[in-house]
Amino acid sequence: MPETPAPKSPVPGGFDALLLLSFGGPEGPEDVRPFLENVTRGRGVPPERLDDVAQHYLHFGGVSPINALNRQLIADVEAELERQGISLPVYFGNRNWHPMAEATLAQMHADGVRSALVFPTSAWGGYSGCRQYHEDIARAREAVGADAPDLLKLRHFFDHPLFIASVADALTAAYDGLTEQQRAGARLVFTAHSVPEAADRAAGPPEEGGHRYSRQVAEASRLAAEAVGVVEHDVVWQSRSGPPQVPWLAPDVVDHVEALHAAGTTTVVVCPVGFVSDHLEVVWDLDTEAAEKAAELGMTLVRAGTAGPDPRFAEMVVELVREHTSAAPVRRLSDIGSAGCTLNGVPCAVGCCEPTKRPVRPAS
Ligand SMILES: CC1=C(CCC(=O)O)c2cc3nc(cc4[nH]c(cc5[nH]c(cc1n2)c(C)c5CCC(=O)O)c(CCC(=O)O)c4C)C(CCC(=O)O)=C3C
Ligand SMILES: [Fe+2]
Repeated sequence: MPETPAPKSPVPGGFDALLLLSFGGPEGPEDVRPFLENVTRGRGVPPERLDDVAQHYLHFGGVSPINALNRQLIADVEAELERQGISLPVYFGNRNWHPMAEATLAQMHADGVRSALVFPTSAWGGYSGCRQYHEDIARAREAVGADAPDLLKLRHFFDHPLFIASVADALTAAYDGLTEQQRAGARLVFTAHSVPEAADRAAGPPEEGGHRYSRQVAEASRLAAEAVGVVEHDVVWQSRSGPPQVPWLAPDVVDHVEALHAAGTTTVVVCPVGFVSDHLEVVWDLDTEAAEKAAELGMTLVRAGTAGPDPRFAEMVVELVREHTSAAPVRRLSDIGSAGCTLNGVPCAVGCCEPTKRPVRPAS
């Protein structure tokens, strides 16, 4: 009797695919509403905020750049795998828009994939940055059924030397666009996605004391600033949603630009360290809102690129893979808690990054 065929492209360590798992974004005006409903289901985001955000997407023709950027990242990772002689097919799945993780995992199963590594496009711990991706993994496996492929999520990469190098390269390019005089007085400002303060308090295993997300963001910012020889910098937040009475991480980047102006700063370099690619929250909140505020105040604002397109970022993804396939050393630049690596959507630790209670909207 013929044996079961070996999985396609087996690699040492037994993984036969890599899944890039991301957020997803609309690809046309008619996608915008259903996409936003997927994102905010059960999360207590007020409808007024959704109307606002829908306008941001419609301003760009209803197309978020995120899916195209992820497809480019996949092409870069495929090229890097090939360069290193590693044969591993790469799949693409999302939480909130097509290709949805459930459909991709069904395809992987049909292709004979038995176990895969998962690269999430978030460097961070926390509910939104880590645990929700575990939930996506568990949901996709449940949808596929009993013999769904095993999925091992790769770890947080906020302090990986190749991530920091990619952020630093983008910063150097931004500084290169300034005159010497502008450079001398420029304030370096890092931004990441705001989350409710309660979510940040719940980030990490309880014994660590919380705030794993904001501490990782601060540490990645410090490392990137250090890599370009700038000591003074700020860490601020962007893209908050939720009802105004719920506290979120602050200050907001636009408010911060105003505060810097009031303090006499004339030039700002903004680095979206919190995001892997120039997706909608970057091009709207930074390139539109923060840029307009700076222009109104007569300030110079340059926005650094994101880490994703840097060749060293794809190299990092492959190195994270090799931690599991060829015992590559786990390279890190900090000792802040890093986790995220579990099988089949199991949380990183008991009580780690528990979802916090969402405000329920009163019936009207
Ligand atoms: C920590 C974090 C990351 C970084 C980690 C990671 O990258 O995963 C991130 C990424 C992203 N967030 C994105 C878009 C949105 N986030 C929203 C809402 C929310 N994000 C939150 C947090 C985060 N978000 C939270 C706590 C909410 C409130 C609702 C909830 O508790 O879930 C909403 C709803 C409308 C609004 O209120 O803005 C949208 C449309 C896009 C895609 C952009 C595109 O389409 O190009 C990306 C990459
Ligand atoms: Fe978000």
